[in-house]
Amino acid sequence: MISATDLRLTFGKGTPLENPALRGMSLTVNQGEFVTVIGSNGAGKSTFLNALAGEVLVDSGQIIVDNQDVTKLPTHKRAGRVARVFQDPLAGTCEGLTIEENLALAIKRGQRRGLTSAVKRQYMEKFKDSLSSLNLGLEKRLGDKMGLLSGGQRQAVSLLMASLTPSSILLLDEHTAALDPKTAAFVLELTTKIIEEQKLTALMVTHSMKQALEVGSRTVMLHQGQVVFDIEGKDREGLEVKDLLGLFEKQRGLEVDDDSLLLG
Ligand SMILES: Nc1ncnc2c1ncn2[C@@H]1O[C@H](COP(=O)(O)OP(=O)(O)OP(=O)(O)O)[C@@H](O)[C@H]1O
Repeated sequence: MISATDLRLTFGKGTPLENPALRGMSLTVNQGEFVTVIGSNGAGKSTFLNALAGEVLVDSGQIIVDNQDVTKLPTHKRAGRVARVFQDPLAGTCEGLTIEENLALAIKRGQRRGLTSAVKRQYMEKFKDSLSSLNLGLEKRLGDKMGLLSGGQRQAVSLLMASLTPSSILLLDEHTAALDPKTAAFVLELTTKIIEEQKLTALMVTHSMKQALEVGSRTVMLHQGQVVFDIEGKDREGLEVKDLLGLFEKQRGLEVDDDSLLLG
């Protein structure tokens, strides 16, 4: 469960470049909920995810993850609770390490101790099983360097890495945006499968309103560092991109000026 209350964060405070990125951002996401997050450029989507992950600390407000106040905790102290997949397929994995080594690092996320050889053998089986489920033949390539994989294969492995250990929340930051349409569709399908099977609590930022409505059970739109609408259940069923646009314009009296939201 995530509970973010009245988050405020200004970059470059007191300088000519002062930029209030979060301006009273509040959102509660229940256990097992899959929320898609949209908003035009600069709306504060990545900053919100960074705040949840501890990459940036908010100026004020409170972040609770599974009943623990993590507001002031740095990233490494949240690592056991927060898993993340980034837009750049290179960002979530170490290209110089093998697939196996990357998976081993992921399974140790948030733990201090090393793995004994018995545990390593046990994990090898788990890695092979998980990789087989991707149907990409990667279970036969455990010794290959991550850098040899395509962007889609890497994102698939990143998703596996993010879900190998039970974390409280999964944050997906436009994780299909750098992929070609076919690969993006595959990674999105895999995302939905992993989230549903493992009943993960997930937030997925996307630039595509269409994608935001296709997956998950709830969609929130950010604008100027706040939630401008939050839609789920019957209100969300059957909604189309034009309806979302209408909602946004009604709420803010503004037109969406970010083409990628409409075209994506
Ligand atoms: N590290 C930083 N230093 C200064 N300003 C920042 C920093 N990170 C983000 N910003 C600014 O904060 C605002 C929100 O940025 P953010 O990246 O969260 O938006 P976004 O909704 O993710 O946009 P996009 O869709 O373009 O990725 C923007 O005006 C951005 O320029």
